[in-house]
Amino acid sequence: MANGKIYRAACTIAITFSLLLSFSLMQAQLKPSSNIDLFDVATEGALLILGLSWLTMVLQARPDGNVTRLLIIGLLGYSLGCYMDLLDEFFINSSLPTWFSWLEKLPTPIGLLTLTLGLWLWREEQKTVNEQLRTREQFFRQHQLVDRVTKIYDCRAIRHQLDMHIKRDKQLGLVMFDIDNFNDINQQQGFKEGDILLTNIAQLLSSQLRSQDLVCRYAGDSFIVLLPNASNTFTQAMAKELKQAINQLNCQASCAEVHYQPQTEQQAIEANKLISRLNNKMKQIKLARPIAKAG
Ligand SMILES: Nc1nc2c(ncn2[C@@H]2O[C@H](COP(=O)(O)OP(=O)(O)OP(=O)(O)O)[C@@H](O)[C@H]2O)c(=O)[nH]1
Repeated sequence: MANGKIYRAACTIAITFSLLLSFSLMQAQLKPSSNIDLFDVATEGALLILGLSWLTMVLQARPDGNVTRLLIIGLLGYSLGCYMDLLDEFFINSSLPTWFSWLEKLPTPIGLLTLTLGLWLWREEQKTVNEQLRTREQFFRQHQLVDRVTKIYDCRAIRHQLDMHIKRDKQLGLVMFDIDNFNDINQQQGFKEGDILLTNIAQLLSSQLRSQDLVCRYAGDSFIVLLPNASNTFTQAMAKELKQAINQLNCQASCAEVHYQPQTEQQAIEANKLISRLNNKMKQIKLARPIAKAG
């Protein structure tokens, strides 16, 4: 999600470099077509396409951060090297500017070195995330803090996790979703369909979160998402995005969020108090809804 900015920056850099390169080669002499080695063109073209596809995959799969930036710089360097290699297949070497043959040698090794550093840090980061997930999973399964219908965590799990994060004195965001008129859905489509909708919402929310976030079914038709280390702006953006995602399941949800910043609180807060703030906000939002139907 946070990759939008990086994606735009990466595309701008790549396009600018490619245009500058292509432009500076306008004075160079093209090889006669009989001298172009098609096999070299195909292999170097394939390497360029592979580099760009890895770049796209990284941008889609990774959250914003230093490791992602290293991977992007590495892959951009590698792709630029491949592009220059490909270009020089079409031009007579002696007509190319001298800087080109110098510059041509640089992007690939620098790119590959940066990529290697990025991959190494990614491995370290993944080890930590896996360890955290394993510990959390074990705790919840052992204590059976899992909701029977949706198979995600229940409200006791989120309280436990929330308490842990509050103790660490880190900011966090809490977002609550409450399905609108869920009673009507149960009445019109049956309780079983209602269960399926709850499960789909649970899966949808789980799939949209970062690895450190947690979603639980809080009560009948309401869910809470815990976003550790999240700023207020990030919490609001996530809330908006998840609400839109729920709308795609053909139902509406009311959404309330609270942000916890330890430094701004008068005294340490408990998980229950934070959840009750969230509940109160949700009640106000529900009360402020326009009356949809009459009679
Ligand atoms: N299918 C299904 N329904 C449930 C479950 N638990 C609670 N419910 C239903 O969820 C509904 C919650 O109703 P309300 O709290 O009035 O919520 P609502 O109809 O969404 O009304 P608003 O929140 O004001 O829009 C009730 O009809 C409960 O029977 C469950 O596990 N499965």
